Amino acid sequence: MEARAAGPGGAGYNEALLHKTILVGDSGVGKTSLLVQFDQGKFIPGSFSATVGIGFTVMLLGDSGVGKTCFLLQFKDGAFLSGTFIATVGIDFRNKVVAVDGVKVKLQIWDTAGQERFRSVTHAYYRDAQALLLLYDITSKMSFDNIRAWLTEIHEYAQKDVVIMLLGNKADVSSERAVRTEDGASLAREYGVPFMETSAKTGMNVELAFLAIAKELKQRAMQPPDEPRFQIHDYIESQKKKSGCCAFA
Ligand SMILES: Nc1nc2c(ncn2[C@@H]2O[C@H](COP(=O)(O)OP(=O)(O)OP(=O)(O)O)[C@@H](O)[C@H]2O)c(=O)[nH]1
Repeated sequence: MEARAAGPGGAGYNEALLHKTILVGDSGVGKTSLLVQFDQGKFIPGSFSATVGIGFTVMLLGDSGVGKTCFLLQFKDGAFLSGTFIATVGIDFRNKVVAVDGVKVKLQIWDTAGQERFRSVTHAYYRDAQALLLLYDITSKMSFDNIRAWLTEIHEYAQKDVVIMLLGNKADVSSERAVRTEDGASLAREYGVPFMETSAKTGMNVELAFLAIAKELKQRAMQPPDEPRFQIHDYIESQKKKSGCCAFA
């Protein structure tokens, strides 16, 4: 198994010499601080978010091959990684700062391996995540059928109030569609989570997914109690409608 071209910082190394180190341990032991030290060369007391306004950890979950890594790279670099599919090994991470209503929100995004054999590694990270993007591939019925098992796992390992969003990726491949948009929407309704179809290839709804998560997390952290709550479902629906090309159920 080859490791994907990713360490903190991303490209610029010889893939043949790439080694991956996976940090495993209880919540709070310092896994994230260690990575931040490695990535930025400094220790940030309190939390990794101290450098900018606020910061959150978002995790990408879903079967192997649904497009998690491509989804992250599209958001981070605006590029699509086509061609050979190299499965992620263990966990990888990228940071991106987004502006939400004038406040900088740093998202630390964990890209997890979808393959079953890495499952025990990814379990160790669930509790550190404030938000989970759960992806299936609209051309793979199996990846959709497995969403219920993913949600069971999430309920077992993640924080109780974690923000979850269901995403039907590869929406650009309509000729091979195996999961109807209504079925994705109805499963999401059943679990009370927001839903949209996305494409890591064209970038459709990729930024919207992260932005909606950032807005929800920011409002939870900073919103004065007397102000009306941000409604993530309404926000997504209104934004989806705005982009004529990408409106889904
Ligand atoms: N057409 C199309 N292809 C995609 C899209 N997203 C990913 N792919 C392709 O799907 C394959 C798998 O993508 P990855 O991003 O590596 O999948 P993953 O979910 O990270 O897989 P694991 O790392 O094994 O968990 C690659 O060949 C991608 O080029 C998309 O939105 N549209």
